[in-house]
Parts: sequence; C-alpha cells; structure tokens
Amino acid sequence: MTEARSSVTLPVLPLDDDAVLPGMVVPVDMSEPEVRAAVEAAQAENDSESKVPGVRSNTSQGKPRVLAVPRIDGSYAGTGAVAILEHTGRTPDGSQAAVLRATARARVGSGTAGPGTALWVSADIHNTEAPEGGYPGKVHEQARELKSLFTTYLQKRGAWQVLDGIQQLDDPGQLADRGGYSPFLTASQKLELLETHDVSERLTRLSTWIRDYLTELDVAESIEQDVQEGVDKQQREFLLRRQMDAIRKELNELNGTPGSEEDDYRQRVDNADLPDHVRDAALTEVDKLERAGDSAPESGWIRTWLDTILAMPWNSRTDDVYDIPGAREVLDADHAGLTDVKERIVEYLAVRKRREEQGLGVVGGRRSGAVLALVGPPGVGKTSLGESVARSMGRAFTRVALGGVRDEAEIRGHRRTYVGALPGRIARAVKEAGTMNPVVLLDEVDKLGSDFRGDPTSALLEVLDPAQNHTFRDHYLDVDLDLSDVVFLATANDLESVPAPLLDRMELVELDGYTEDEKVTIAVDHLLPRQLEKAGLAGEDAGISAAALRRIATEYTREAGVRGMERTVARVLRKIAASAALGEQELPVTVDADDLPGYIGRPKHTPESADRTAVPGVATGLAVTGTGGDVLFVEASLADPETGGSGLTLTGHLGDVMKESAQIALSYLQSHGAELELPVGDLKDRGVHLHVPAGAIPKDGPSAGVTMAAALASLLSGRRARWDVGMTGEVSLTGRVLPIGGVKQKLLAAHRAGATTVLIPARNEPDLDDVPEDIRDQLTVHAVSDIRQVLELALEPAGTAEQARPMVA
Ligand SMILES: Nc1ncnc2c1ncn2[C@@H]1O[C@H](COP(=O)(O)OP(=O)(O)OP(=O)(O)O)[C@@H](O)[C@H]1O
Repeated sequence: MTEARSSVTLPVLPLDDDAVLPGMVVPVDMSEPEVRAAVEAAQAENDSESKVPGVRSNTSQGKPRVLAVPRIDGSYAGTGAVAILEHTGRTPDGSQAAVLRATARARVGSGTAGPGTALWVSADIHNTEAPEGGYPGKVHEQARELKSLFTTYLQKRGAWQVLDGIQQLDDPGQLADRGGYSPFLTASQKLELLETHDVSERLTRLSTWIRDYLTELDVAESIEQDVQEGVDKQQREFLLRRQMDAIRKELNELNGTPGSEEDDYRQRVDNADLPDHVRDAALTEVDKLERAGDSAPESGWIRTWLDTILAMPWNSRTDDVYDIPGAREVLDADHAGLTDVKERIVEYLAVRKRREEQGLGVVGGRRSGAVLALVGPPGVGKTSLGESVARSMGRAFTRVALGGVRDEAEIRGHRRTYVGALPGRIARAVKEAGTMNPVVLLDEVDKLGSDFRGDPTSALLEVLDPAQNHTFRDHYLDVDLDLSDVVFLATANDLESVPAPLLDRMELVELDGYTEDEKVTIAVDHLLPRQLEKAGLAGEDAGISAAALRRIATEYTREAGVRGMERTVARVLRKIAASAALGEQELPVTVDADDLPGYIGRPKHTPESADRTAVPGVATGLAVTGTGGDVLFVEASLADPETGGSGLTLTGHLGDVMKESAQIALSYLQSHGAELELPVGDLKDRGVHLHVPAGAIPKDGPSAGVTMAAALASLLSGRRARWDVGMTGEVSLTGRVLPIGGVKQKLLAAHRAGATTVLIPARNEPDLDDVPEDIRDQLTVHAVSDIRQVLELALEPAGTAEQARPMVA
C-alpha cells in the first residue's frame, strides 16, 4: 500500500456525532453557524485563490474544500475527511444545505488564521492507493465476504440500487469506506473506520459489525414472525367461530329451533323444571355467556356449570312408600338374622311415617338423631342394609365413600373458577340418584380426615343439620340445594374414630358380627344363591353342605362379617364350573367339609399345635379391632439380672392408653405382691418386658389391663395361664376390674377361637343380653370385679403338670 501525503490548510466543518468517509457524498445542514462559517470561508477562499495563488492549496478542480471533522460528544476527533463542497442550495423545506463529497482521510493539525469566522487548521492528507501489484489475496477474500454481507443486508432492506453500486466496487479500501453509509453504525464506529488506515483491518471490523447486526435482525424477525403467527391464529379462530355460529344458526333455523347457543340454553332452562332461584341464576349465567363470547376463557366453565345445573334433579321426587310391614319384609328378604338391627330400622321408619302424617317434618329439630349410623366390622352388611332401607322406602339409593376424604371441597365442591372444578360429593350423589329425596349412605364416616385444606366434618355437619340443610350451598353450584328430603345413613367400622360432633348427630345401630350358625344361615339363604348365579350355575347343579360352610367360616375365614366367606364360596363354585367345563367332573356336585381342601387348598386357621400359653407369662385377652372381635395374647418376661435393663419395656405398637394399662397392672402387682403371694422382689432389680403380638398392628384401649396383670402374675408365680380362658377388662390401681366395651364382639371372637371360659367385668354383665343365646350356652362367663378373682380363675394351680393343650389360635 502506498500513502501519498500532502499538507493543506482548510476550514473545519464540524460533523456532530457523525463521520464521513472517503467516497461518501453527504448533505450537511447549513443552519448550524459553524457549518455555515466553514462553508462560507471555503467559498470565500476559493474565490480569492486566484488572487493569492499558491498561498493555500485548498481547492480542488476549482471547487472549495473543507475538512469535515467528526465531533463526538462535543470533542473534535483527531482525524477528518477532506471534502469537496459540491454545491449549496435550499432543501424542499427551505433550509440551506451544502453537499459534500469526501475524498481523503486527513489528520487534523494545528489551528491557523484564515478568512471568516471559521476555524482553520492545517491537515495532513493520507491518500491511500492500492499497493503496487495489488492487494494480497487475503484482503480480496475479506472484501468478497464483506460484499456478501452487504448483499444480504441490502437485500433485506430492498435497496437494490445501492446493492448494484456495491457490486461494481472493486477496490477493497473503497468498499470498506462504503460502510459509512450504514445507518446502524454508531458515530464512534464510523470514526473508527475513518481512523483505520489499514484496509484489511477496516474490512474485518466492518464485517464483524454487519454480521452482528444481521444476527440481531434475524432474532427480531423471528420474534415478529411469532407474534404475527399468533395474531393470524387468533384471526383465523375468530373467523372460524363466526362461520360456525352462522352454520349453527342456519341448522337451527332448518330444524325449526331458534338461533344461538345462548338461545338454546335459555330454552333448556325454561323447559327444565327449576326452582325460581336456580332459574334466575341460570339465566344470569346465560347472559354472561352471551356477553363473554365464544372464545372467552370463562365461556367454557359457564357452559359446564349450566350443563351441571340442568342435569340436577331439582324438582324430581319419588313417592315414599312407608309401608312398615312391607319394609320389614324387604329387610327380611335381603338379610338373614340381624333381628335387633331390623327392629331399629323399622322403628326409625315408623317414626318418620308418623311425623310426616302429622305434618311435623321428618325429624324433630336439631340433634334429634336424624341420621341412622350402622356401626360394625367390615362385611356385616352395613352397606347392603342401607340399600334395603332405600328399597323398603321406595327411594333411590346412592353411596358416598368418605374414606380418606380430607378436603372440605370434596364435600362442598370447588369454586367453579378452579380449573377442573366439580360439585362436591353430596351434590354429585343427588345428581346420580336422579331425585331430590334419595337415601344417601355416607360410607366410612370414621375414615374422614382433616388437614390444611379444611375440615370435611364441618361441611358434613351442615349437610346433616335439619336446621341448615334445606339451603345447603355447594361451592360449585353456588345456589341453594335443598337436602332436607334426603335420608342420610352412615356407616363406620370404629366408633372411636368418628368425629365427636358427627357422632352427636347420629342414632347408632351396632352390628357386632355373626356367630358361626348365623354365618351358615346367611350363606345358605343369601351368599350361595347369589354366587351360584354369578358362576352361571343352577341351584340343582352345585351345592355346598352346611358342614362345609361351617368349616369355611371357622377354618378358611376367621372374620366378624361374611365378606371373606362369600369370596370363598365364590371360589369353590368357580372351581366347580371350571372342572365341569373341562370334563373333569359331572354335575351336579355337592361339596362337603372334607372336599374343601381339594377345591381351595388347606385351611388357613387351624388350631395351633404349639400352645401359645404353654409357658408361664402368656395370657389370652379379648379385643375389638377394626375388623371385629379378636383374641390377643399378652406375653411377659423378666430381663436377665446380669445383662438386662430395669423398668418396663413395652412392645407391639401399643397406644398411650394401653401403655398406661401396663404400668397400672405392674404397679398393682408390685404393691400387692405379698398378699397375692407373688415374688415381686424380682421386679425391683430386673426389667419387665411386655409384648403384644402381632407387633405390626396398632393396638390401644384400656381393656387389656386384666390380661396384662394375668400375664405378669403368671410369670412371677410360675403358674401357667389357662389356655381355654379369654379375658377382658380395665384394671385400676386398687385392683378393681372396670367395665369395657364390645362385649358381644369379644365373646364371639372367644367362641371362634375355641375358648370355653370368658372373664368379663361385673359391670358389663347386662351386655350379655346382646350375645346370641347359643354362644352364651357354649361359654362359661364369669363376671369379675377384682383382679384377684381373675388370677384365681385364669391361672392354673401351682405345679400343674404339662398336658396336651390343643387350641387357641
Ligand atoms: N345378614 C346378612 N344377610 C345377607 N347377606 C349379608 C348379611 N350380612 C352381610 N351380607 C352380605 O355380605 C356382603 C358384605 O356386606 P356389606 O358390603 O354390606 O358389608 P359392610 O358392613 O358394608 O362392609 P364394609 O364396612 O367393609 O363396607 C354383602 O354381599 C352382603 O349382602
């Protein structure tokens, strides 16, 4: 590259926040005094030049020249461009302008005097020419790349003429200087180009800037495109909806039905037999739907709400039968046994009937026990009794499962603005029943929970309260729902877990489980016929003998109810059906007790061979669990005096009350050891361990107190507990035996397990009336009031020889 340098003196034309590069032709506004001064000074000098030839070489081909110097943020740059003043004139808006054509870079030198008010400076001109033999290949390569970037940029702007000019430029230096026209370059960038003499460097910088700018442009374009596509989609959707409306309208007109979806809803609301307040609310929502328009987000949930409201059976009712003898017949037909329970239900129906006839309303005010609660272990027929009640009253029946419900909104519904909102379970039950006066069974009220999402119990209380439930508000429906005609029944396995306020509102009917005889009767009368039908067998094809059914009850299922028994009967019948189909057996088949293992394998509950109470320190208690009555063993042992700790260790997942019972039993024995002739001195130095298998099942309650005392006394005395004695009762610190609950279930369990003697608290004696007579006849029941009586009856005399102890499972 060769640089021809020459020095000139020129008036300075300031370019505020701008720069011109050689080759550029630009207009400048002369209303700026310094610009005007520079232009006028240059013109004056040009005019006088002929008079003072050679003084200043500041013209070019007879045209005045200036030094256009960038002034960035008020400071002059050290480099400017020598520019020929092509001409001056007025712009269309009337202001004066001059057109400059920059020709060369020049370094600004020192100031000097000159005509006019302009600032004159000396300037070193750098005339850059192509090196001899041309630029190196790399520079051409860079120029080609810059050209292609220019092309992309100018094509985007549609500046085809400028593009032509660029394409024809062969000189890499000139090409780089054309960047001065790029509007996206800042004044500093343009100045940088002006100051950079090296062509290759100039090309690199400009290429980088253009590339960056193109990238920005691409991003901006893609954003704009996304926005545009969104807008297009909305417009398309809007148009399609308009078309759809038109089509719907036309179809409706063809079918003779009136216009829009809203009209359709209005007509459905009018035709539906709705109470006034519901109709008003529905019509308000239809108006809202109309105003919102089809595409509004809320129109979806308004439609769902309207559909739900229209599907509710607002004014539909079934006529009550209230035929009391008929009701009794229905109950008898559906369920064997349960005499007391059936009586209670019949009483309940009779009272309802009388109150209704006398116009008193079906229930006698608050806390009148409006809800009949069926309480008992699983599979005793609580749910099916509920169905029978509905059948005997001629009402529809629905069941609301409350097990695990912890959220108030499950009962009362979610507000409809929630995504996926639904009515609560009560409103849904009414909808499902299809009438406003169904029998609704609230199943498993004892499994209700509560947490941070609110307390479902309080919502349920409102549902059950006759003073409030005629205006029950479901959050979703948001209109009053009259529940006063609904008959609510409830079921629970365990009364202790039913929330107290709910319990307060309930009239309890306890179902304690069945004796073996009752189970056989139920199986013969109900389970067997039903399962025969399910297995596709006729009554004469297959049968299970009473002895086999009894064996199923005792050895294959050990439960308070009959659900397991029903399942086992079903299994036997399925085997019969399968073997008949395979040609292995000819029908009819009757299954006897001995045949059972061939069908359903070996029994699960055989009498235990190793007697649980064979060693001192184990006593048999009776308990009620969630699955009915059961026998429960309490084991006691003393820790090794050398290695064992001291104090009382309790294991077997015991609740607080049960732990306290253990403490009381131990304290009692410690303080009364002498009179009981027990070597309680051992207890001082040795730790006592009480364990209640099965360890994984939680147990609680005070009724194991006597059993714990008996186990400890057995351990200390070395007298074994009698294997055929089951006991229950709370023990006090003074050794009194206090009453407990669940006598009937406990006696049934003792009988199932094969015990012959049962010890119960004396104050529980009246409860024996509830125990079926056949069970009472087979058991020797002792009503005891003092722990000494328990020890007397439960422990074998000292020194009793080891003997065969056949039972206790
Ligand atoms: N006394 C009975 N007479 C005839 N069938 C009975 C009797 N008791 C129970 N059943 C039958 O036993 C089965 C189980 O009863 P159901 O489902 O009503 O028990 P549940 O007490 O409601 O149990 P859960 O507490 O587990 O809900 C049903 O098929 C029912 O018809």
